[in-house]
Amino acid sequence: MENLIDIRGVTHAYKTKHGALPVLDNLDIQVPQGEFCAVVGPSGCGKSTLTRLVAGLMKPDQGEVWLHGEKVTSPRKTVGMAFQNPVMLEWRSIIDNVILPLEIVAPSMSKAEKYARAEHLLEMVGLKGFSNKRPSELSGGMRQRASLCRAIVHKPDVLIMDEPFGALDNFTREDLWQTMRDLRAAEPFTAVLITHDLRESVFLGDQVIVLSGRPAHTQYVLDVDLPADRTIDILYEPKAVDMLHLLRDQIRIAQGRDGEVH
Ligand SMILES: Nc1ncnc2c1ncn2[C@@H]1O[C@H](COP(=O)(O)OP(=O)(O)OP(=O)(O)O)[C@@H](O)[C@H]1O
Repeated sequence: MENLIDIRGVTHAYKTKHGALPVLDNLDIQVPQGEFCAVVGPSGCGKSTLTRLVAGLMKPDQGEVWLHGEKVTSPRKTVGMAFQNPVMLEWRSIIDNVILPLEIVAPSMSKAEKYARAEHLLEMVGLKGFSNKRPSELSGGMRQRASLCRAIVHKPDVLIMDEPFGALDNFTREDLWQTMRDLRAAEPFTAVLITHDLRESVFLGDQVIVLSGRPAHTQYVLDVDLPADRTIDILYEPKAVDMLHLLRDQIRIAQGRDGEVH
């Protein structure tokens, strides 16, 4: 299978007033077309920096980022992004927020077509009937659902998510995981998900990449060999529990606390 995302030997340091801060060190990540890649790692190891590089918002000091066989050298329109705190324009209705990427990527598409596409997605994520509400009229979970619709409305090559469910309570978060699973089945996309939640990484990922402490390299790659139509219950089954233990151990190593008693 073609690697839709190919990160080769990426090394990057931020220039700060105290000197260079090395953040990524010879990082390699490959994500085949249609796969969901979850990235976990210690706090501050460089996960968000990685998303900026994939989206073309920054250039690495060394190494290359390739998307769909093209070297990323500038911001890409064919990337969808979702963050922990979705930025929604309060003066626009939910549906007008969702169609924003289409206004940029598909200016010739008729308004009726844009609305039809957005309505379809909003219905899929359980927001039928909320299209004309303002963002502040929705709960945090509902706004995040709308933000996921906005991130994929233009059928991006790759969906990049940085802790999108991080601010939600546990039950809402699990609901959103299932929504994400269903969206993916209906609208296949390639995804990179940054998360601090190991259960989330196993539930959603085809592979989980554990980054080392800063400067980050790929420390471990877990192949999540579970069925695509997994339910939350699977997280309590021995195979998934073993994966969670293994990831926990890897995070401990990444934090430099191998062998410590907790
Ligand atoms: N624009 C910047 N200029 C200077 N330093 C930066 C910049 N952006 C991030 N950093 C620093 O680089 C390091 C990595 O940041 P990054 O946000 O990529 O890590 P992260 O793994 O996403 O963190 P967290 O897990 O806490 O969300 C941090 O020490 C951060 O303070």
